[in-house]
Amino acid sequence: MGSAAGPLRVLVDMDGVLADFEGAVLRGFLSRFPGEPRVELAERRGFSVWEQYRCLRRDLADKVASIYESPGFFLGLDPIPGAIEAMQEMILMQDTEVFICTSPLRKYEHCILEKYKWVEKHLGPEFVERIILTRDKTIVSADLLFDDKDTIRGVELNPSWEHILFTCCHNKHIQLKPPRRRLLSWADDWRAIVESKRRKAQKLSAMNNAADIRKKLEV
Ligand SMILES: Nc1ncnc2c1ncn2[C@H]1C[C@H](O)[C@@H](COP(=O)(O)O)O1
Ligand SMILES: [Mg+2]
Repeated sequence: MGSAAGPLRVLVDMDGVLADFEGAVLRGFLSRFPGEPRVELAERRGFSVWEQYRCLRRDLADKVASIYESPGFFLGLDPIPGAIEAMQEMILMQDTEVFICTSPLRKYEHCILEKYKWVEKHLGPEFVERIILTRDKTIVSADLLFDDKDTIRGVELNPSWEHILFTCCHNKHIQLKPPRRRLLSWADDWRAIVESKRRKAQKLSAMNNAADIRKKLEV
């Protein structure tokens, strides 16, 4: 939607929002390294699971990375409760464009193909058309981004979207400064967030149109 009135564009992240990355990491770690210390989901702090395991013990970082770099990891992720139903409803909303915006791992061998397969398996081919794969989400133009990463940085210092922090084990302790908003889960009122953003964008567009008309009349 941006400055001109048009459909509201919504980006939805994958890991931690649609697909349960954290649950699968812990289960995989437990089964492959049963004797090693681990970080329970209730103890997770900070986006990077690699960093927290490294703090626990240096060599555990590579061990935990070996879980999510394994073939089959991304395809085997469970959907986050309510995510599939929310996406299916969102894509049918009038004047709304929905895209999945996800970052591949640097070690992308299995991750990229499996993300596509996951979307096809759980959401169907129409959503495969809607995948945006990028290491920099700030350059993607949209109105909203639902994402579990607390801080999203990139080359664009003022991204067009409003970041709605999706609650995940690693970010639930973070106190957001107003006007930042959270979605606690897909059972929370995501529709109200979408509609409030739509109203705001429509208001902004009407104000811009009025300013344009005033400028033309002044000439
Ligand atoms: N919590 C995480 N720790 C480490 N790596 C993660 C975490 N969540 C996702 N990832 C990986 C998997 C993805 O390939 C990229 C970025 O994910 P995104 O959800 O698009 O920010 O990092
Ligand atoms: Mg994520």
